[in-house]
Amino acid sequence: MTDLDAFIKGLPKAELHLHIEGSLEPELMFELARRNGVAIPYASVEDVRAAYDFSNLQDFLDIYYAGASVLVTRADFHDLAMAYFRRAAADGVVHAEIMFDPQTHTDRGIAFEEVIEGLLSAAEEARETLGMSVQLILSFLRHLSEEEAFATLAMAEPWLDRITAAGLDSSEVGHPPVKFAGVFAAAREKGLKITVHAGEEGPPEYVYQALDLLEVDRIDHGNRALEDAALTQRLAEMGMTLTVCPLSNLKLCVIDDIASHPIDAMLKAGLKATLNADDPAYFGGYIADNYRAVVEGRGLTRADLATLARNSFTGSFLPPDAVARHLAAIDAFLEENA
Ligand code: HPA
Ligand SMILES: [Zn+2]
Repeated sequence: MTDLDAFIKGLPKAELHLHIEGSLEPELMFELARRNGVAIPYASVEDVRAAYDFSNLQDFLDIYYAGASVLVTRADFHDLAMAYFRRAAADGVVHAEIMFDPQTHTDRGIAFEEVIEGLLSAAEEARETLGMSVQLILSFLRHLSEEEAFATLAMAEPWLDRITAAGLDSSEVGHPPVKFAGVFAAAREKGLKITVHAGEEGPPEYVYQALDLLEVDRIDHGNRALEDAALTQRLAEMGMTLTVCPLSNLKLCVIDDIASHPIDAMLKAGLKATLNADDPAYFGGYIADNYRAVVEGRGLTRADLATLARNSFTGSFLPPDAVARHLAAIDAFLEENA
């Protein structure tokens, strides 16, 4: 392990943008397909990996939803999440706010209870065995209707005390935040935080809608806000956290190469950027790989990485005392590794 890897893995951090279904590694996909007798269109792990060649978000989503078909029982969701928690802990993640897409499963006849109880039991095991705090973000699929999002929110009712936030993901272009203004108002009424994908492929207007119509607590991705100077300044001044995913942006061709990622421009503009893996099994890297990519690709310094790690806690949905504890742990780590 290089000095840089040791620094990155030792630096305490939170992961705020991670689709738990996007952490389904091909090996586990095969094991669950066998366990559940689900046919998948791949002959080997190598075939699966060879299929992970995307030129845009939709290419990825088509394969991502097919991959999720092997997830059937609460034990499957537990095993999926625990595999991610162990992998994240090895990258220095001490707090994870994970997104899950209930409709991907309920629309296949899997009960909402199977999904949520599997994730909750894994969160408990991560707390006990890894010392990791976990929060859940229930994401609505934006290529479906607001009415279907309301139905999903209703299914979640018995577990809302154990769900921290509502999110919005899937195909962005053509499905602007305004389409879901009603269900996010209802989610906020129920005490949920709000964080939505905006400005990944969608225009700056989608980021404005997320701010003004959904009154978000966080923006997922947010890259295209940089096309609008006034919006960039507004986001910086309000301290809005952006959950940026460099390797996702590269793999989905949001950028041509990591050397052109705007992460340093974001920091220079005063934006509260964080680094995240998004869908690590599909995008070829977990959170530490994203930290390393911005050092190698954009020349970010260890001080920059510390800023990104601090942002991951101040932009998290943790209570202030927990945030303070994690910031102090970063300071102690930097002291020891000065
Ligand atoms: N963007 C939109 N929807 C998604 C993503 C993403 O990166 N990952 C899983 N669903
Ligand atoms: Zn995402």
